[in-house]
Parts: sequence; structure tokens; C-alpha cells
Amino acid sequence: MTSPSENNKKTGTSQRETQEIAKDFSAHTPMMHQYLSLKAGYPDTLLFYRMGDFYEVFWQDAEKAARLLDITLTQRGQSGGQPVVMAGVPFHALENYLARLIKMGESVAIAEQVGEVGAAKGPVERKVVRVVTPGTLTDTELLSDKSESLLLAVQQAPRARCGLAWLSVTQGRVFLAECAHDELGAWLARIAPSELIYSAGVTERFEQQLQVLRQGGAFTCPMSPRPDWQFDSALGERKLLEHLGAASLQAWSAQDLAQAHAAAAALLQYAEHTQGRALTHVHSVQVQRGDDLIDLPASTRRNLELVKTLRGEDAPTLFSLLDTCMTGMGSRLLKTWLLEPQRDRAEARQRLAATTALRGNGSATQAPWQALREQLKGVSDVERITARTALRQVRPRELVGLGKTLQKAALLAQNGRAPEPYLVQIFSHLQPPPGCTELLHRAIDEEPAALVRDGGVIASGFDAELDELRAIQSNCDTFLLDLETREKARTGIPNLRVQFNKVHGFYIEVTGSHLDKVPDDYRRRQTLKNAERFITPELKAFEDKALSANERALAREKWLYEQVLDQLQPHIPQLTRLAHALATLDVLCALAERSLTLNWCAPQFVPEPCIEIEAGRHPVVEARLAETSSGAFIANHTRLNANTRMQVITGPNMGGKSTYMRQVALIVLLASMGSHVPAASCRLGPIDAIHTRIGAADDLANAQSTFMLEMTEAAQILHAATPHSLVLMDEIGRGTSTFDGLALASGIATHLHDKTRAFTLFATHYFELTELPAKARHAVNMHVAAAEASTDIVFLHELQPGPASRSYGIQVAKLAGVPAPVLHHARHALAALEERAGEDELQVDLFATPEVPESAGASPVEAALAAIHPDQLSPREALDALYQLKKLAGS
Ligand SMILES: Nc1ncnc2c1ncn2[C@@H]1O[C@H](COP(=O)(O)OP(=O)(O)OP(=O)(O)O)[C@@H](O)[C@H]1O
Repeated sequence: MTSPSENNKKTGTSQRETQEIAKDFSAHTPMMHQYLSLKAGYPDTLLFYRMGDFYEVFWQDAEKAARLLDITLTQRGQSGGQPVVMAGVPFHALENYLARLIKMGESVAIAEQVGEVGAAKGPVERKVVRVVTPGTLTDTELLSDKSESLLLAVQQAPRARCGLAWLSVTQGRVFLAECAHDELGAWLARIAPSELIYSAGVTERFEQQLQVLRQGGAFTCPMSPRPDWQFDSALGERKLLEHLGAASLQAWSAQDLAQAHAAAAALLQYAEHTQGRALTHVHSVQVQRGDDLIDLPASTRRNLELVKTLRGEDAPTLFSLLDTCMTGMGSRLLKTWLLEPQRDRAEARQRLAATTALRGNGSATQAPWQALREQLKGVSDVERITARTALRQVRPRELVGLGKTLQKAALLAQNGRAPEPYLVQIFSHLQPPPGCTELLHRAIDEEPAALVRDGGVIASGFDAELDELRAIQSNCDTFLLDLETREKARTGIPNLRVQFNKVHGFYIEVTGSHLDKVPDDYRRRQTLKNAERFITPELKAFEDKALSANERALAREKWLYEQVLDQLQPHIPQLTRLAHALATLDVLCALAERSLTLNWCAPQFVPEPCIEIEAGRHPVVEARLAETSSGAFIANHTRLNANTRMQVITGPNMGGKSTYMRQVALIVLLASMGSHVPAASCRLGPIDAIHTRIGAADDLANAQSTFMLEMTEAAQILHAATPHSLVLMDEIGRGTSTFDGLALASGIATHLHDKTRAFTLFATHYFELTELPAKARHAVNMHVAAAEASTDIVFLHELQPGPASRSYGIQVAKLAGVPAPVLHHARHALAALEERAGEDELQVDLFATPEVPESAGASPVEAALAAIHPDQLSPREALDALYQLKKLAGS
């Protein structure tokens, strides 16, 4: 492990450099001296320095900000012998600029004025109060409603292992995992972090691996090294225990994950550093193991268009179709359910049972989900508000929202009749913490100002002192009128006036003709041409009180607001549970609604291996057809089980092969997350992964790399798939020459059938592959039907047994508007090709098992290598083994 100072070398300024900058500070103006001292703590981060109504950035930061934000760069005066180059953004537009910078992957440290103006000599004291980074966002304005912002820490561990720890600051839950180096890409793709940190002490090779994964698209977020000493396993364990308030991590099955603990140490330290305080709301830890979840590789998420279309848009996707949630937290939870289905069916069964109960039995006018949804309308994002309360960043209006939501939750908890155990459990968590609702109702004005510093946030009647201060302000006019009347009566001056101006404060004005009636206790304040202005002890006392009342009221409000936050702190864990319960209820209601609106059925989980679907539909294509009134979706059956593990699917382009294959995968996924499915019925056995190899049309532009990509993905599937996996292979082999492609496709199909034995849907345009089922016991031919009318084609989109009788490429080309002369030429060429093919009838057996090449047997070196168990060797024995291997290799 390297020391902090060693790490500095890697992360930025060295200690010597820092000292030199510090030496330089003395030559600067006091303000710039302060700025540079703050900046020294954040060398790699843009520092926004609050000056009055602006956040200013200086020198290199200014140049960078001007470039990124297109704001004006100016020069003002000199400091330390250099012109001060600066740029600024108005304070009220901060969020807007932050959002843009964060989107570009930048981080911003915010230095606020924390001292009293004029309290000491020199500039007002300033402090970096928070660092806004892509992975630790908490500002509602900067966060997307529908997705989490995740920070991930990766620890490189011995024996090619990695420790992972990640969290969403607004969720308050830490996730832990450990994996092998070669699994890291899949984990990163699944976690989809917004920011990644790793130790500055990792090997160059590991750093390169991260770079390669990033370039390859496994993740897209910014990544940065953190000091190695922060990746300390013991510290991580201690920190986790502190957050959990426990003595052992055993209850979370997290006790043996030393590498993940190390990542967690750096993760929590970094997150705390950005928030400028401890994350007191983090109370839960969850361990994820690779084999707990159904494997959905990045290619599967992409190809199935789960949350993004192939073009990278948010809709239409499976998620956009499902997400009718009433709250942002519901939408986010739904996304997690969709992307992280468990292999174990218990959770899915539980959700399914609850959704079924919420659908009702059709007897009542209003189904349970409808009644609940009415009440979920207008519910605030309690999850994020709770986190922001714990971090003391919550805004007054969010607290009003929280108060109203707690009222609704209490009603739900009281009235929610749930004859179903999971719902009963959810409702039990909806009871708000005692006193919380009342406190918020009493303390916060119903329509508070946006920021505490503007005042008008604490409700009247909550605090006598504040009420009095406010009364002084509002009673001002009454008091002055009253004083004027009294003074007129006392002095007998009829035109005496009590007034106020900003320069001189309060005064009594008497015109020249009445000056002889002025009483002794009047003190002269100002002389005008025709009048004199006076002050009396009573008016002076009032002035002192009135002028300071405003400031004191603001200070009092700020203090009271902090008190309210203090009182809410002990309730954070309960509020977090309540937020989760509301989100869960929201998702279950959405699933109930979707299943009824879209006419979906409940799947049945069975222990034997099978995917049996009656009248299955592709939910997104079906919805699109309905939207555009382009005809009905044709439902298709799927029967895969121990006897039939593979379907070889042929048929014309545009016939519906891809749609069919995807629909099977989507139905399997929906069932696994606990949703109803677009089918008449569905029986589903155990599933451990959904693999897809589907070429995107525009990949064709880059034939070489398309083929490489195709084979890389195919290789990954052949290595990873098991008899419990669902594999979709769409037109494998089309990226190379016909013979190569056909040969590889036959090899891959045979391997999937004979060795992998995964449930496989294999769509192809190679007719030769339809011979496979004759030799492969568990494969069947299927084709999408099409009808021919003269030279035209009608797609029936119906899946039928047997191979397609012919291809319809030329008819499809005609539909696509290919010019008639080209079609004529093509028909001619096709006839000639078919004639020749008939003559030298292919006599090749594509599916014959080739002889195993002699060299395929294990060599002496390989045999010796296989016998070595590195974990059981001492260093000396390892060295001996190495010599032995060299000797064998040489002989
Ligand atoms: N079952 C169906 N019912 C109604 N329309 C369908 C059905 N299946 C597919 N379609 C329509 O046909 C279009 C083409 O389908 P799809 O892309 O699945 O064909 P394909 O056989 O995979 O074609 P290609 O071989 O060219 O990739 C879809 O966009 C959809 O509009």
C-alpha cells in the first residue's frame, strides 16, 4: 500500500508543489489568497467561489468553464503580479450550470460564504460546503426522476479478483460484490455507474483494463483514481458496521468480502467528502452474488431494448411501456426489478401474488390498484427527500411535500385492506414515524419560500420569538401612524409627519413655521430648506428594534429550520422504509394496471426445465401496432422443454423472426421479475441467463469489425450459456462470406445443441441449417409463414412447424421500392444460380462430427499445469513447479 504522499503524485499536486503554491499565496490579494488556499484542496475540480450574487471561477478554472459553458472570460485587476482572469455565473442559475457540467462528466466544488460579513478583517470566511460529482448527486434539479445516480468503487485484489462497492447517495444503501477480473465488464455494464473510483495503487495493467472496458462501452462514466490508503479493508468493515449499528456483518452475509470492504471504505470516504458530512442515512448493506441474478449481459439489454432503444432513445422500450408509476421512486424501483431479476423465484412469486390481489376480481366498481393509485397521486419523492434531510440539504418545499405525503401514507396504512401477506407487510411500513407529520405541519409554512435564507419558511405560531419579530415588521405602519397621531396631539403641530428613509432611518418632520412648538426631547437629525427632522427616544428605540427585526427574524428562521432537521434525524431509518414501501406499492399498482390494460396473464413457475408460452406477443411491437392502427399483432406459441431445446427458425425477411425471438426473451424476463406476461398462458422453468446475439443493421457499414463483434459475442455465449439459459441467435454468420458464415453457423448451432444444451432460438437465412433437426434430437424447424400473390408477398407473421419452403428476398426488395430493372436482373440471376445449385447438389454433411485432431489431447505441459493448485503451493514449491514446466516444454 502506498502512503498518502505517494498517492498525491498520482492524483495531482505533489506536496512540494503544494508548498510552492502556498508560498506564492503571500504575494496575492487577501481575496485571491483565500481562493488559492481553497483551490489547493481541489486541484482537479472546478472551484466555484461565491462572491455576492455570483459564483466566480479564476485562472485555469475560468478558462475551462468559459470553454465548457460558453460564458464570458474577463480580466479584472491584478493579484500576485498576474492579471486576474475570471468568469462567473449568477447564483440563482447555479443548478442550471451544474447540470451542464455534470452531464459533461465534470465535478464542481462549491465554496460558500460561511462567516459573518464584517466579522473579521479581510474577506468573509469561505468554505467548500460540498462537491458535486456525477456519481454523488443529491440535488433534485440535477437528478433524473427515473434513474439512480450511482457511485462505484473498484478494488483490485490478488488472484485476479476485484472488490466492488457502490451506492446511490439518495438511496442510502451500499451494495457489495466480488468478482474475477474477466467478469468485471459484465458487472460494470449491469451496475451502470455514473462515476467510478479506483485505487491509485492498482497495476498499470488493471488501469488499462478499465480503460479498455470503458472504450468498449461496458461503462461510460468518468473514472478517477483515489489514494490507495483509502482502500482499506479493515476500515471498510468498521465503517459498514458503524452505518448498520451492528457488531458483525454476518446477518448481511457480508462478513467474508474483504476486497469489497476495501472498496466500501473508499466509496464511503469519497461520498462523505463530496457531501461535506457523514452519510447518516446509510443504514443498509446488500451483497450481490453473480449467481443470484439472472444474467442479462449488456448486449441483451441493448438488443431487447429494455430501457433504451437501439438508437439510444428512452422510448419505445419495455421500460417505457411498463412505467406508469405515479412517483419517480416507483419508476426507479421498477427499473431495478426489470434489470435485476433473481434466479430464485420467491421474490417474483411474492410480487405476482400481490399484483394479482391488486387487480381485484372485477366485482367492485373500483379495483384495489385504482383506489390505491388515487391516493398515490401527488406523493413526493420521499426517498430523495429523506436522503436530503439526512444530508441537511433539504429545501422547505420538499419538507411540505414530505408532510403531505406522510399524511397520505398514514391514511393508506389505516385503510389499506390487504388480504395478501406481501401487501400486509408493505402497509405496515407505511405508518409515519410518530410526531413527524405534526412537526412538519406546525413548523413549515404551507407555501414557503424556495430557500431558507429568503425567510417566510417557518409557519407562524410555531415559535413565539419569531412571531414577535415578524409582528414588529408588520406592525411598523400601525405604530408610526399611532405615534404621529400622539405626537400631533402632544405638540399641537397639525402637519407633523413621522417618516422613514433608507439613509436617515425614522424621523419626525416639522416644517419651519412650527419649529417653536418642538418639545425638549426632540433631537435634531437633519436640516432641510423648509423643515427640520427629529428623532425622539421612543422613535429611536423603535427604530433599533424594527431595523434589526428583519435580520433577526431571518437568523431565527434559519436556526429553527435546523432544529426541525435535528428532530427529523432519528426518524430517517423509518422514513427510508416508508419510502421503499410507497415505491413498492407504486410499482405493484403499475404492474396490475399494465397487466389489465394490455391483457397479460400470470406466468406459472415450475421446477422442470421449460419455456412454454401459449399465444405470446411482443409487448412493445404490439403496443406500437395498436398506436398506429397498423393491424393486430399475431400471437405465437413457443414450446421449449427437455425434449425440444432448439428452434431453427427460417422465413422471409420482415417475416417476424426477430420479433418472435425477442418476444420469448421479454416474456421470460417479465415473468422472472414478477410481472404478468403478454400471453394466454406461460409455464416457465428455472432460468439463469438470457443471451442474445442479434446484429444491428447499421453494423454492416463496418464489415470487418461487425464480424469480429459477432464472433466475440458468439464466443462469450458459447462459454457462458448453460442448460438453464435462453439463447437468441439471429442470423449468425452473415458478417462474412457465405461458406465461412454457413460453416460457422452450423458449428455454433451444433455446439449449442450438443454441448451447451441451452434453450436456443436460432434464426437463419441459411437453408442448409434446416437439415440440423434431422440429426439433432432436441432441435425442431420452425418458419414464419408468408403467402405469395403473383410477384408480391404477404407476411402472415405466424410461426409454423417445419422449414420455410423458400426465401422471398426479391419480393421484399420490391416492397422496399428497389427499381424494376434491378428486380428483373435479380430474378434472372436467381434462376441461373438455382439451376447451377441443382446440378452440383451439395453433398457436404454440415453437421457431421469432425474427428478430434490428435493435438487436441492434453500435452504433457498442459497435463502438468492442470495438476497444479496455486493456492496450495508455498512460494518455494511454486518456483519448483515453474522449473518443472519449463523442462517439460523444452523436452
Ligand atoms: N407477430 C407479428 N404480428 C404482427 N406484426 C408483426 C409480427 N412480427 C413482426 N411483425 C411486423 O413485421 C416487422 C418485421 O419483423 P421482424 O424484424 O421480426 O422480421 P425478421 O423476420 O426478423 O426480418 P429480417 O430477417 O429482415 O431481420 C416488425 O417490425 C413488425 O412490424
